[in-house]
Order: sequence, then C-alpha cells, then structure tokens
Amino acid sequence: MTDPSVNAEYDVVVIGAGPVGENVADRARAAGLSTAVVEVELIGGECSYWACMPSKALLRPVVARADARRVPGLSDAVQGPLDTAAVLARRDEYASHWKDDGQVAWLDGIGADIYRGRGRLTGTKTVSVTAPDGTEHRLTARHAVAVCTGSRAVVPDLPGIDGARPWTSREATSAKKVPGRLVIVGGGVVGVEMATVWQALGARVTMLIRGKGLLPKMEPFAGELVGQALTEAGADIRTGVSVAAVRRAVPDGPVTVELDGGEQVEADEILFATGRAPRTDDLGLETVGLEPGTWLTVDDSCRVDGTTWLYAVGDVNHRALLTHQGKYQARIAGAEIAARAAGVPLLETDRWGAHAATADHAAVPQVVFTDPEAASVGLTLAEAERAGHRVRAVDQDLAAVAGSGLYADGYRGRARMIVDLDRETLLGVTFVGPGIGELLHSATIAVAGEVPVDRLWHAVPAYPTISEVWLRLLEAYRDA
Ligand SMILES: Cc1cc2nc3c(=O)[nH]c(=O)nc-3n(C[C@H](O)[C@H](O)[C@H](O)COP(=O)(O)OP(=O)(O)OC[C@H]3O[C@@H](n4cnc5c(N)ncnc54)[C@H](O)[C@@H]3O)c2cc1C
Ligand SMILES: NC(=O)c1ccc[n+]([C@@H]2O[C@H](COP(=O)([O-])OP(=O)(O)OC[C@H]3O[C@@H](n4cnc5c(N)ncnc54)[C@H](O)[C@@H]3O)[C@@H](O)[C@H]2O)c1
Repeated sequence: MTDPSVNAEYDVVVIGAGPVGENVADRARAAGLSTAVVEVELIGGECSYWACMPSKALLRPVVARADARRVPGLSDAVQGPLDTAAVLARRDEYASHWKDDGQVAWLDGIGADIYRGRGRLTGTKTVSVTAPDGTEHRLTARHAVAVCTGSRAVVPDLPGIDGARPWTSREATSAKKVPGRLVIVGGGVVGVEMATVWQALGARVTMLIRGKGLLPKMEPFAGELVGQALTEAGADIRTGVSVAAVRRAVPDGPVTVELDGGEQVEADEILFATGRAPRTDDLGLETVGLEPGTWLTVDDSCRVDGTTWLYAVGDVNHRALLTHQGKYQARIAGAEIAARAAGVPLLETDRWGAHAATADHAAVPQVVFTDPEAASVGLTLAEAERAGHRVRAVDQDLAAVAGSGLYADGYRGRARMIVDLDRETLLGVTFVGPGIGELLHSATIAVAGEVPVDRLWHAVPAYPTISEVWLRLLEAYRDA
C-alpha cells in the first residue's frame, strides 16, 4: 500500500470505500486519473460484511433445503435440521471474517491510494482525513470529490431503547448464535429475509408490522406469498401493530416489547428492520453549504445539485438502496468525471445516455432471497397508475408453467407484467416463486430495452423452464 502523505493532491477523492466508492475509484483509475480513497471502517463497506454477502450466505442453505424438500426422491434426505455451525461458518467465510485484506489488495491493484480514517469535506474540493492515530491528512481534488458514505440502520427512538440492546441489520447478519425467540420490527426486505433465516435456524420469530402486510414496496401478492410461507414455517406475523416501548430489565435477560394496544411480547432479541438513514452527519457538509444528516440530492449523473465538482453516489443519494444500482451509478458518475476531466465538450446526459443513470427511474431490479423468492423490476401497477400511465396488468399463475411443476411439487408462485398501452412496451415485471431470482434479468432487459411486446413474441423461452411464464403472459395479454 502507498504511504499516504499529510498533504496531497489527486484528480479524484472518494470518501467511503463500499462497493460504490470502489467502483467510482475503478472508473477514475481506468481513465488514468490519480485517485485517493478514504475509509473509516472496512474497505468493502456494509454490503461485504453486514448486508448482501452475509445475508445471502445465511439464506442460501435455507432456500436450497426448502427447494429440495419439494422434490420427491430427495425430500426424505433433507427433513433434518440445518447444521447451524456449518451455516454460520460459511457465512463467516463470505463475510471474509470481517477482514478487508482482499479488498485492500484489489484497490492497490488498480493503483488507488488508501487513506484510513474519517473523511470530512472542508470546503470546495478539499477533504480532511482523521486517521486512527490522530494524524490529519489534507487532500485536494483537482476534478471531483465523490461522497459514497452509504447508509446506516434507523432505530426508532422508543422509551427503553437505550438499555434494550436492539439488533440492527449488522447484528442480524453477524450473530454467532441463534436466539430462542426473535422479535422483528418492520416487514421490508431486511425484515422478511432475516425472518426467513432465523426461523429456519430454530428461532421462534415474531414479526411486528405496523402496516397491512409484508414487502409494501412490491406488488401486493409478493408480501402475501412470502408471508404465507413464513407463517407455514412457524413465524408469527402480526400486522397493524406498533411498538410503544421496549425494556430489558437485566443485561442478559429477555427483552419485553410493549405494543401500542398495551399487549406485551417477550423475546431474547429484538431486530429493528425499520429502514436506513444517510451517513452524512459528520461529513463537513456545512462547509460546502449543505445540511448535515440529509440524503444528498443529485442529478442523473450523480452530481450534487448546485455544485460542479461534488458527486454523491450509492445509498447516500437515496435513489435506489441496492448494491448493483449503486455500482451502476458509480460507472455513470465515473464516466462523467473522466469526460469532464478530459474536457469532452458534450456530455451524454440524455435519457439512456452514457452519463445519465436513467435506469434508476425506469428499471431498478431487486431480488428478495426468501422462500419463495420475490423479484421485481420497474413499476408496480399502483406506481404506474400514480405516474399517470395508461396500463394493463397481466397476471399469470406460475404453477401453470411446465418448468415450475418440474422444479417443485406443489409449486406456488405468480407473475405480473405491466404493459404501457400507449407504447406497447413493459413498465414493470414481478415474479414470486421458488427459483425465479435468475429469471429477473430477462425482465430487466425487456423493461430497460423498451422491447416492444410484438418483438417479445420472438424471444422464445426454452422448454421446459420456468421462463415459459413469458409465453403465458404474452398469450394472456393477446387473448384478453
Ligand atoms: C441486511 C442487508 C442486506 C442487503 N442485501 C442486499 C442485496 O442482497 N442486494 C443488494 O443489491 N443490496 C443489498 N443491500 C443494500 C446494500 O447493502 C447497499 O445498497 C450497499 O451497501 C450500498 O453501497 P454503498 O457503497 O453506497 O454504501 P456502504 O456499503 O454503506 O459503504 C459506505 C462506506 O463508506 C464508509 N464511510 C462512511 N462515512 C465515512 C467517512 N466520513 N469517511 C470515510 N468513510 C466513510 C463506511 O464505513 C462504508 O465502508 C442490503 C442491505 C442490508 C442492510
Ligand atoms: N435482497 C435485497 O435486495 C435487499 C436485502 C436487504 C436490504 N436491502 C435494501 O436495504 C434497504 C433497507 O431495508 P429495510 O428492510 O431496512 O428497509 P425498508 O424501507 O425496505 O423497510 C422498512 C420497513 O419498516 C417499516 N418501519 C419503519 N419505521 C418503523 C417503525 N418505527 N415501526 C414499525 N415499522 C417501521 C416501514 O414501513 C417499512 O416497511 C432497502 O432499501 C433494501 O432495498 C435489499
């Protein structure tokens, strides 16, 4: 690793080395720009150590067992419990044992300089870094500063919360033992994925949902099918309830959760899966006229509104809190930084241009890795109608597809495509069912490519795969 000097000038300074900061640095280096990367915790960010990687490593055996249990001839062999120690050990491997040597080597390999410590803006194009030993580095950026500081879990400010030692997504993805009873507050993606894991590993899970159901940002049938499966797995899902207070009387004792109706629920751990807040509170935003603690508003190239040199990329701009989408933004922002540094006279900022993260508005894909999986891209029916599109929703029972029946006995699943009736292209697609995660990219291509429905007829799905749902959806649209 380079020995970072106290005062240094770079073409680009990146604050935050999560997946997004790493990709901004990669694009800047690929364009020959000197680049400093500042990181206060582990290079690799939330995704590598407390989010995507450990959560998916925990979910994989749960989903694989569920799939195997639906195949006669195999199911008898997989009726036993999961090997918890092996599941957690594999999770630890995928979280690189919470060490970042591999990612440090990768950043070194692309020729970026690493500064360990907290980065703060100190004015236009200047950043200070407070190293763990107290050394203060002052970095100046010739072209751009990219803020890629991500987000943190929000825990509501409830009576008793300080002494209750609640879990956030960090503890839920890195816990070393299975709690006997786990209360999960919130029914978004973190809530359902972590309920799936810990229920399967032996915890008795109670989900406390203040709204009507699970996965409220997806089509309603996604939350219904995932909720049905979680209930069958033994989880207790309570909707329309709010937490009024929490109390852990003794540090190693149980936690008591008081609901707004006065009812109490006792558990060993409580997970708040109640959304995210931007990591911008101690970032020096006030030195450049921005408000600390806020999400950073950007244009489609991820440049912060009202600036010519400051970029905010990934979770911190609140456009789409997903690793792949943040990395997409990083490729777009990196390309624009490079083009501006090279003095390219005309940037490609039109819709779907090289310097416009258009997919953030039109085609964000997401897979929820539960059993069944839920996957969507683009708009839901409700979102399309709210946006004023003239649309038709076409639904298909996934169980009616030959490939689904072969995949699993008793297959349960559903698909929906939203057709823009004026353009005859797709605005959104949702699949829910076992084994559909890998199907999503076909829908992403259809939506982002604005492929006409007439042309989709010529994209023939192989027989007998679950992909044949495309044929059934097109037939249902044609014959309605
Ligand atoms: C439990 C869970 C599971 C998830 N699963 C998925 C999934 O399966 N697929 C998916 O696409 N997304 C998933 N996500 C979302 C994904 O984790 C985020 O979208 C992604 O991590 C955002 O990347 P980022 O680089 O913007 O931020 P982060 O990964 O949060 O990285 C930001 C980095 O900046 C550093 N930093 C912050 N402030 C400073 C500072 N002042 N100075 C220096 N460094 C600083 C942080 O230490 C961190 O390393 C999941 C999230 C959670 C919580
Ligand atoms: N597989 C994946 O792609 C994946 C997995 C996990 C997380 N993520 C990303 O991480 C982000 C964070 O996930 P999340 O589940 O924490 O957030 P979320 O916004 O998806 O869900 C949070 C839920 O908590 C509820 N809530 C908020 N405050 C509450 C309160 N005080 N009491 C009760 N309920 C409350 C909200 O109504 C919401 O339904 C998401 O944007 C998601 O995209 C992605």
